[in-house]
Amino acid sequence: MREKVTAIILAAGQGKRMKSNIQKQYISLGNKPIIVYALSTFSKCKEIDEIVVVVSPGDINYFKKEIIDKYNIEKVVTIVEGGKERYHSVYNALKYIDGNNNGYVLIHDGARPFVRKEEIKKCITSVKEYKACVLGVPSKDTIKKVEKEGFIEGTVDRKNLWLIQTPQGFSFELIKEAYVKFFEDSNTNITDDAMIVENYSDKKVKIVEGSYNNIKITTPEDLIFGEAILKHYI
Ligand SMILES: Nc1ccn([C@@H]2O[C@H](COP(=O)(O)OP(=O)(O)OP(=O)(O)O)[C@@H](O)[C@H]2O)c(=O)n1
Ligand SMILES: C[C@](O)(CO)[C@H](O)COP(=O)(O)O
Repeated sequence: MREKVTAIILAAGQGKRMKSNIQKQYISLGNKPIIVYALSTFSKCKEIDEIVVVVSPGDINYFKKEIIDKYNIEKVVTIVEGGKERYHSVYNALKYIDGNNNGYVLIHDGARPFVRKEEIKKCITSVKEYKACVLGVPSKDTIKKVEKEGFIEGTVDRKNLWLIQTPQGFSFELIKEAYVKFFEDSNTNITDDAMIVENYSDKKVKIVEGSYNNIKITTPEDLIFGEAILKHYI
């Protein structure tokens, strides 16, 4: 029997950088709320067995009616409430999955609507081999380290720099144990799940090359980039 693959789709952020009066995951892109794109792609991917969605406290009923039912999203086994930071939201989903999964989890930002089935499948193949992987793309820009005073301290070698995206895939046991250790520590300088595995386990995280279209909708201009990606690629 093949091991279960659970997708965790995160939709509990406040979207402060978007400066919108509605949470960015509910803003319309094309003719659908942003969150619907990733949910549909994961639910139509036959290698994904189940989906756990994380939403803001108080939003569960709204999400069920206005997103899951309205857009006929399949495979969602539960909707859990998120926490203050992204890592709290992920942990709440992992606690739900606990005891119910000895397979793999793919953690994905609901704010990344353009992930494709091929990328999800590449992550699944990689996580089965390496136990931990992230989607990413090589940096196309030169990246410099800047001092507090606004002067350049140095240039980082671009050959080794990748821009990290989601999904990020892990064996369930590995990510759960790393998250438990992380929460026993007082470190809060964490911006993705791979960092938790890097810092709280011995496992190396494998990079899976993705697409430059898999952007995170973060600031208002990303809505314009998103419309262009929809028009030309989707
Ligand atoms: N407490 C949080 C914070 C983020 N997220 C989710 O994690 C992803 C990360 O994207 P990000 O751009 O950081 O989202 P926000 O936290 O909403 O944005 P901001 O930092 O601008 O407030 C998003 O899908 C967001 O909904 C979450 O589920 N729970
Ligand atoms: C997980 C992530 O999308 C990888 O690029 C990113 O780190 C999320 O970061 P944010 O600080 O929550 O925007």
